[in-house]
Amino acid sequence: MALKKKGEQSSEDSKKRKRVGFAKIDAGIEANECIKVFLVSKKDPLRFESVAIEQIFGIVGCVSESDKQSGTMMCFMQDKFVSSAEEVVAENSLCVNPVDLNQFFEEEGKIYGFKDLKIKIWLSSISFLAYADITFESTSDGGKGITDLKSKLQNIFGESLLDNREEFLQSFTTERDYVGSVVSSGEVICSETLNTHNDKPNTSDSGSYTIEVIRMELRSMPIALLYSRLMPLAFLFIDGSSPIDISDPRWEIYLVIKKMIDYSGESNFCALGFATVYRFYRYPESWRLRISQILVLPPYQGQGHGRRLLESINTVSVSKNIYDVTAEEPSDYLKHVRDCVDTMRLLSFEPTTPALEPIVSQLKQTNLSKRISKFPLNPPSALIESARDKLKINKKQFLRCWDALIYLSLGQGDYKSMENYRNCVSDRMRADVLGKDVVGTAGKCLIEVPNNYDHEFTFVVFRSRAFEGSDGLEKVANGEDQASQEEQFIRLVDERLKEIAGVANKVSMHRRSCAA
Ligand SMILES: CC(=O)SCCNC(=O)CCNC(=O)[C@H](O)C(C)(C)COP(=O)(O)OP(=O)(O)OC[C@H]1O[C@@H](n2cnc3c(N)ncnc32)[C@H](O)[C@@H]1OP(=O)(O)O
Repeated sequence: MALKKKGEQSSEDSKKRKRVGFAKIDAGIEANECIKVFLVSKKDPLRFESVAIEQIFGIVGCVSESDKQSGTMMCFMQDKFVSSAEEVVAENSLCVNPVDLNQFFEEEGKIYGFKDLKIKIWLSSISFLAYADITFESTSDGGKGITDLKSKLQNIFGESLLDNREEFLQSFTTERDYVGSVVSSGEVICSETLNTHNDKPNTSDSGSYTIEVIRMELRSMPIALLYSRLMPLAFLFIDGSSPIDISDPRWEIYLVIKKMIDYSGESNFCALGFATVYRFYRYPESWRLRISQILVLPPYQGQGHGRRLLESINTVSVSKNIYDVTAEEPSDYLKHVRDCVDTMRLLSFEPTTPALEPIVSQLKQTNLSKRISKFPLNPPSALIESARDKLKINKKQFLRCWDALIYLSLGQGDYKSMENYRNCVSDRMRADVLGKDVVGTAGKCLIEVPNNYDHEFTFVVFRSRAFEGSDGLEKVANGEDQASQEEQFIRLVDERLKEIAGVANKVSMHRRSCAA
């Protein structure tokens, strides 16, 4: 090879050098873009494209020759017949959307070193074991290395991620009774027999199934193992979920189980959702229950199972005379479901109606838009205490439901009382958010922030430097800042009123359907 002196490069060489110097660094692909998760309830048997199988080989594990050749197998998912895994994707009925897969991959949630990467995670809703089907055209280190997919997926799925496709397929048979055998020693908290066709309480024996909520302490071995298989689901579907220490004896789990008798007369058990609950000591001799994770599997959401879980936790808390029940960082939808459940309970709680009457009649009579002193919506403290004592509803949760109870009692057609109600909610929030002295708020800024508690609203109020002179004295807020602060505040009030109306409407619909 001839050595070239400095300054003697041909123009061709310098072009090459430029190309090398500016070679594109691998931009990676976001995990959310290339990973799809499927919940599979039946094998019968599950077919994977042969090309995928070739490529899984060596990454996730080994597959047998017969599996590679089983290209004509058929696949059933959620009782729908489909002829190939690709069609399963197209059917999309059980393709579920995790909250955010990027969070499991460092470097902005990206995977590096793969061309045309596609990852399908098959999750068995029978055994909660998982299998990864990985396909790609080629791998190369484009400056960011080649992501170790196996270890990344194991970080999510742990032991429940199987290397062996055959073992995964077999689990549909070998683990058919897995859930049933684990929950057989649990305590049945609620049981409801429904009709297969319309999900209404069953009136005849045919076409029925039973939904049970079963409570178990997490420390015992078979249930601890089941939970370790369910934990990845919590990671995938609950925003910000973190593992819990199941060796702590104060953890318990509530499982929603569907029990069906199949054509051969055998019972089938299927887990549809779960909630983990921690028992906290409360001085001097009481306990509080805190809902840590609650998940209904995506195909079964919106069918009343979340409500059943919450009601079962409430039943246990009342029967064991727990101090109260709280929830850890509840999502907006969980807050909504919980508000519906507790508002219903409070409606049939005898002391509620007489306590509501004076407030509702004031709201109906007074024109509060011209108010001089503020009219409070506050419930009597004796009622808060009695709801805590008898229903185990904690104060913060009670106040959320109280708003819905007043709204329900007003009747939506009554414009004047609704306007009064809106003003009262707004006054209360203004006092909560900006401090009691509404006039002296110049310089206070309001920002929304995430938090670790289940506050109705999460914000920080601080005094902006823009309002302080060099002498540290407060200056008058300029009109623009005040206007934007007011705008933010009105938005918060509107959001809260929308939440209240959503709960009130659901509850009144539910009452009407119960009465019919
Ligand atoms: C502490 C934490 O874990 S926070 C994270 C919470 N979990 C998640 O976000 C994971 C993903 N989501 C889920 O798993 C579920 O959607 C859950 C657990 C939040 C709720 O469970 P679901 O089974 O979906 O709710 P469920 O079917 O019981 O309730 C659905 C509807 O019935 C309504 N409802 C429930 N009980 C009642 C009642 N007693 N009266 C009237 N309406 C009711 C709800 O308000 C809701 O109404 P909508 O039509 O406005 O949505």
